[in-house]
Amino acid sequence: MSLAYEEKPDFMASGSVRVRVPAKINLHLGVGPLRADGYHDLATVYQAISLYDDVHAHRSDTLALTIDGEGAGSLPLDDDNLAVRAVKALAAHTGLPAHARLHITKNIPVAGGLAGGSADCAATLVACDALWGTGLSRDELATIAATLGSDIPFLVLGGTALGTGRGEQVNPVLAAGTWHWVVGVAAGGLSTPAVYREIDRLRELGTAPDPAGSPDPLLAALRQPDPEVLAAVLANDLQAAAVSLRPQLRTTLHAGIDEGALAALVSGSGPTCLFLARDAEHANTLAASLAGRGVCRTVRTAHGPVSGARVTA
Ligand SMILES: C[C@](O)(CO)[C@H](O)COP(=O)(O)OP(=O)(O)OC[C@H]1O[C@@H](n2ccc(N)nc2=O)[C@H](O)[C@@H]1O
Ligand SMILES: Nc1ncnc2c1ncn2[C@@H]1O[C@H](COP(=O)(O)OP(=O)(O)OP(=O)(O)O)[C@@H](O)[C@H]1O
Repeated sequence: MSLAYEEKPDFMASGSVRVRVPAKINLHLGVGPLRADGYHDLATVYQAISLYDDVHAHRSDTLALTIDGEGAGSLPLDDDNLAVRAVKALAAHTGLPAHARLHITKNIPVAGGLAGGSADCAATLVACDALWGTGLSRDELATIAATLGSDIPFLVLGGTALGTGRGEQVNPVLAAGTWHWVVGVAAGGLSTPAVYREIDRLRELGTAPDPAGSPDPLLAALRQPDPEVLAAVLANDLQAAAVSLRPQLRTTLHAGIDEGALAALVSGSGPTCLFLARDAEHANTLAASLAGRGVCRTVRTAHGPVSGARVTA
């Protein structure tokens, strides 16, 4: 990934920084065999969509975290929280003390396959970089991000990008327009390692569908404006595993197609389901019909691509 260094204003004077960070979806998620290090090689196409968490970082002489919003009560506030790990990793990298008071407002569903924890981690790296005046480039932040989780470098970058390696090597790709999504959030989450274990198990049994293969057709579909063309090439190798662990997802996916979605697929490791709409108006009517079917805990609309973690104030 190569991005130009961005000049940042001096936030040390005001004493606080706000960062807005999007959720991610995978338009193509090709999963290779299990590697010796416990990860899988991926060929994935990420897109950042307009569901956001906000991280507000204040100067402090200790490290403290509070969270409100969707699913806040279920989240750890200690070193298990990826935002706390981000503060410590940036401090270790720069030699500065790991001091910040963080407040996260969650809007991205937890454990939904939308990378909400990764998003908060990316946002905290960007926020503390600005708050402490460390002035690291996006590339340097992405390198630290890769040590904390596979999806995190993409959330620093945003937009639409090809992810390789275990997903941590990201390169921007061209997307011709804006795509409109309906996001069907399920009750409860799915564990990402459990979903990867399940695809390995299904493959060993010989019952997994054919692998998604090359992302090239998807990359070509992104360079033209017709959503029907994109709909035909969306693919997720983890979908069979998520459906195997949560069979109700099959009903949710079928309900979306019945209601007129151009395509339906599981988001990342699930259980959130994504439905592609023709345009913003179609997304609103599709969301209303799906909500009426009662197959999701909540239904939201979103568009993509949008920027990665960005300072807003
Ligand atoms: C499902 C996706 O969201 C698709 O983008 C990601 O692959 C998951 O990325 P993530 O949540 O950042 O995952 P990490 O925190 O790096 O890894 C969590 C666990 O997921 C599994 N994992 C993750 C990434 C990968 N390429 N292969 C894996 O097998 C491993 O069991 C790993 O221990
Ligand atoms: N700031 C955070 N927000 C959400 N989850 C967090 C956070 N920090 C740590 N976690 C832990 O990470 C787990 C997965 O949460 P997350 O919302 O990132 O899942 P996900 O969307 O399925 O992720 P991915 O798509 O990257 O696999 C949660 O169960 C939670 O305990």
